[in-house]
Amino acid sequence: MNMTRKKISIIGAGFTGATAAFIAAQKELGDVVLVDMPQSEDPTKGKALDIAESAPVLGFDSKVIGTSNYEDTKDSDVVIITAGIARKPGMSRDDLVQTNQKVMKSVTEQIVKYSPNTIILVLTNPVDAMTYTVYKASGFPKERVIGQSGVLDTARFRTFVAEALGLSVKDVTGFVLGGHGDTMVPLIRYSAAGGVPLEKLLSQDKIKEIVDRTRKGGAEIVNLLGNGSAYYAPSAALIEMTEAILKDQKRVLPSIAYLEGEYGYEDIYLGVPTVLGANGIESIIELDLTDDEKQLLDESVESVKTVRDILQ
Ligand SMILES: NC(=O)c1ccc[n+]([C@@H]2O[C@H](COP(=O)([O-])OP(=O)(O)OC[C@H]3O[C@@H](n4cnc5c(N)ncnc54)[C@H](O)[C@@H]3O)[C@@H](O)[C@H]2O)c1
Ligand SMILES: O=C(O)C[C@H](O)C(=O)O
Repeated sequence: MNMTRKKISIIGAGFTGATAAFIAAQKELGDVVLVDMPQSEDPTKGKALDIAESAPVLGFDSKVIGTSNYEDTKDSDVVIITAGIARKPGMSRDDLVQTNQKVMKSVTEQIVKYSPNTIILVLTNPVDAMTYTVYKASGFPKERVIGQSGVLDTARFRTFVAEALGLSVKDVTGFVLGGHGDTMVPLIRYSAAGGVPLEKLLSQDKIKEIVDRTRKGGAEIVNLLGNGSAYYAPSAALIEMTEAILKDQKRVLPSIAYLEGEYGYEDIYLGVPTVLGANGIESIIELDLTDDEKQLLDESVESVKTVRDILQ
């Protein structure tokens, strides 16, 4: 691989990992190393080769390889973790905690060994707790361990709002705070279409319906798919965050960040607005919240803490 180019390693070559590899390669963000377990090495190589063979048609120069050997991830600029199990209909994300916690510990050890200076992006669920696990297992500074939920949850919210208004998704903005679960907090006061506050454009009933659908957005896809969870939008979200870091864009995006007093919370990974750049999370933006919004965020924190507190 050409070492002057950026390198993105993706651990877990399932639905989200392979889709993220495809988007990252197409956007020429860097060369991509797709990693899975030794028993899945051939399918992993197959997915990487298939993506590589789309390059002449789509016109990109990124190299893509599949492997189970962590030496191939050496000196990655960004490592994305999607390894582990996904939920099935009837399960909550929190049901995955025992299995995925073990996976986080083992993959983090390998990531740190070969890329001690990298920035880690965690997708695996329950993602607030899994990001906390990776932070503790890596020994990395907090700004270099980041979880993905808010870009996806906000994208869902923006999709539903644009659909309700018959407007372009590009002109709808929003912010979803809190844990990646049914208690997430879409902030209506900070949401707009073409700069016009949402509350002027939609009835309270319609807004409530959109908030409920956003909160249950993951389960809606799980129920439709029947055997697995969402992967196109989650992968797009991961790659938006990866691009912000690799290109030092200073994007204002929601990330799962380690809080040390921000919003009044300590020792917890939670979805908040952040600035993403070359150093990872470069700052956390503290929005003014009303009493009602703060109460909703408190409830979300309680639910994230319940999972965090059973981590070993
Ligand atoms: N945070 C979010 O917004 C979000 C969104 C979508 C999915 N997810 C989560 O991401 C995870 C992956 O989802 P998916 O749809 O890609 O699942 P998937 O089952 O398609 O892929 C997971 C992959 O991880 C691999 N794996 C398991 N243990 C491993 C290990 N120790 N080392 C390397 N690879 C290992 C599996 O072999 C599999 O290929 C799930 O936990 C899911 O809930 C989170
Ligand atoms: O819902 C899931 O289990 C996967 C993911 O967290 C999602 O929101 O799509």
